[in-house]
This record gives sequence, C-alpha cells and structure tokens, in this order.
Amino acid sequence: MSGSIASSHTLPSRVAQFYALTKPRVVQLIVFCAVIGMFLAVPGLPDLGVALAATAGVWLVASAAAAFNCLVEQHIDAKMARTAWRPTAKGQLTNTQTLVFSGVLCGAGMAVLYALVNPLTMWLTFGTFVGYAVIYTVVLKPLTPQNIVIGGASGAMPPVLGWAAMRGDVGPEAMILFLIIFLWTPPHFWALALYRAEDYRKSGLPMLPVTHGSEFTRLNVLLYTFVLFAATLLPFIYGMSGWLYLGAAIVLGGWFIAYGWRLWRNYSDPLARRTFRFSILHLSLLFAALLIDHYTRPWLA
Ligand code: HEM
Ligand SMILES: CC(C)=CCC/C(C)=C/CC/C(C)=C/COP(=O)(O)OP(=O)(O)O
Repeated sequence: MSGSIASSHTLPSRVAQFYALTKPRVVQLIVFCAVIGMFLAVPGLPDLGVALAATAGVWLVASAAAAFNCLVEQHIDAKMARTAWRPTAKGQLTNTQTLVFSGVLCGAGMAVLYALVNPLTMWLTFGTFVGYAVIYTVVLKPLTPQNIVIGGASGAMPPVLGWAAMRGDVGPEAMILFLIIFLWTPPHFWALALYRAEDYRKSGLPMLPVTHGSEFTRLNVLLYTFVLFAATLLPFIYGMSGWLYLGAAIVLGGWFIAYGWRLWRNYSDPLARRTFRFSILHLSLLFAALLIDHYTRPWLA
C-alpha cells in the first residue's frame, strides 16, 4: 500500500495527468469563443441555464477530442520536445484509460447538449469532435501540409455551436465568426511551426515549414493575416457589430499584419514565438470586442 502512495500514481497526480490530456488552455479559448457566439445570438441576455449547459457540453466534448488526439499521437508526441511530457507519450496512462476517459467526457457532453440544449447543437458538436479527432488527427495531419488549413474548420466551429445552442439554427452571423477563426488558424499554427520546425522534422509530419521551407511558410502567414484582416471587417459590414468592434478589428488586424510582415522580412525564432503568442491575444481580444460592442452598441449608436 505504502508503495502505491509513494509512487507517482497518487490521486492528485493521476487527476493532473488526465487534466493535461484535455489541452486545457486551448480548450479554454475554444469555449470562450463558443460563449461569445451564445451572447451574440440573442438581443439581451441569453437564457443563462441553457448557456451554462451549452458551455459545459462544448467544454466536455472539446476536452474529449483533445484527449483522443493525445491517444492517437502518443508516438509522434514522444518524438517532439514540446509534447514529449504528455502522460500518453510517457506511457503514464494506458490506451484503455485514455480511450475510456475520452469516451466518458464525450458521452457526458453529448448527453448534456441533447437534454439541456438542443439536438442540433449536440450533432454539430459531435461533428466537430469527429472533424478534429478523426479527420484532422488521423487522416489529414500525416497526409498534407494543408492539414491545419482544412482541419481548422473544426477549430472554427465554437461560435457556430454557441449560436446554435441559443437559436436552434446556424445563421450567416455565425458563419462570419466561423470564417474569422478559420482564417486565423494558419498564421496561428504556422508561426509556432516555424520555431518548432526541428520538432516537426523529427516527427515525420508534413508541416509546411518542413515540406516547403521557412520563407514560403512566412509568405503564407503574411498573406493569411491580410485575408484575415478583411474577414474581421465582415461583422461591421454585415451590420452585426458597430464602430467599437470595427476600431478593435482594425487595430488588432493591423498589429497581426505587422507581425506577419516582420516575420517575413526579418525572421528569428523569438519573433515567431511572439507572433504565435500574439495570435492568441488577437483572437481573445477580437471576440471580447464583439461582446463589448454587442452590449454597448445601443448607447454608442
Ligand atoms: C487545427 C487548428 C489548430 C491547430 C493545428 C493548432 C495548433 C496549436 C499548437 C500546436 C499549439 C501549441 C500548444 C503547445 O504550446 O504545446 C497551440 C496552442 C494554442 N492554441 Fe491552437 N491550434 C488550432 C486551433 C486553435 C483554436 C481554434 C484555438 C482557440 C479558439 C486555439 C487556441 C490555442 C491556445 C490558447 C494555445 C496556447 C496554449 C498554451 O498556452 O498552452 N488553437 N495551438
Ligand atoms: C467539440 C469541439 C469544440 C472540438 C474542438 C476541437 C479542438 C480541441 C480543436 C483545437 C485544435 C487544437 C488543440 C489543435 C492543436 O493542434 P494539434 O493537435 O496538431 O497539436 P499538438 O501537436 O499539440 O497535438
């Protein structure tokens, strides 16, 4: 008995290992974007009970998808410095444990969405799970350097899920938010892949900096920051957001383009790391601006 207490498998460390599989920080931003989708879907405050259930449901299923990804990629993760610490890569959790954990989270999330939100949201969320855990992780990632562009479609779904939770449909406003995250994903990921290129070379995955080199990847990052800039103007052009949002989108978009430009002209690993970190700030602030604009617009109009 004392042996098991002294071992690394005590309860808190086990809980920490399972928690790590859910990629908590990525999933937090995913859930944040879903919540913004919920608030934007209705004029006043959304039904808080339904919003809470939808948040929990999306959180559970997204965490399940992340854990499933760790299960499938354990051997690849073990080869990369960034991911070698993961409990699945280190063999601290068995395949069965990880599969059951992912299955329970996914099942619980789907049940919450079905019972307390609506079947459409449940099916869209399940489709997103399959999109990331199977289509992106198993099929696309080892297949093509466009893996993260196509796979980005599942990462872009959260505002659509939030919208569907409140309205029971998928409106054009939700599709605009989808487009923004979809176009944000390539500069987000390729900035990281540039300074982690050695990791990806070792992993054998066909990521763009490995297959097409640094310069081509940097040009793509820059081009995507331009297209993303244009897409972030759509909420204003379509009339779903006002001047406050427009100001934030121009500042944040211009800032991202400036990072893309410097990265292209004057590459360094620390700059790529800063660009990656900025991508997260960019999306967080842009979605925060959508929310603030939504509630302050009646006063500012
Ligand atoms: C297919 C799409 C995506 C790919 C390939 C991707 C890839 C990555 C990778 C490789 C990391 C590094 C994690 C680490 O530091 O170990 C990361 C971090 C992160 N990603 Fe993404 N990402 C995608 C979509 C998203 C989406 C949709 C969001 C949020 C809406 C997001 C939010 C984040 C955040 C917040 C982090 C920082 C995590 C941390 O600081 O630990 N990502 N992403
Ligand atoms: C139901 C729902 C909303 C699901 C969301 C799906 C999801 C968790 C998307 C996030 C994307 C993500 C974690 C990418 C990491 O890339 P990677 O897996 O290539 O990174 P890695 O090298 O760190 O494993």
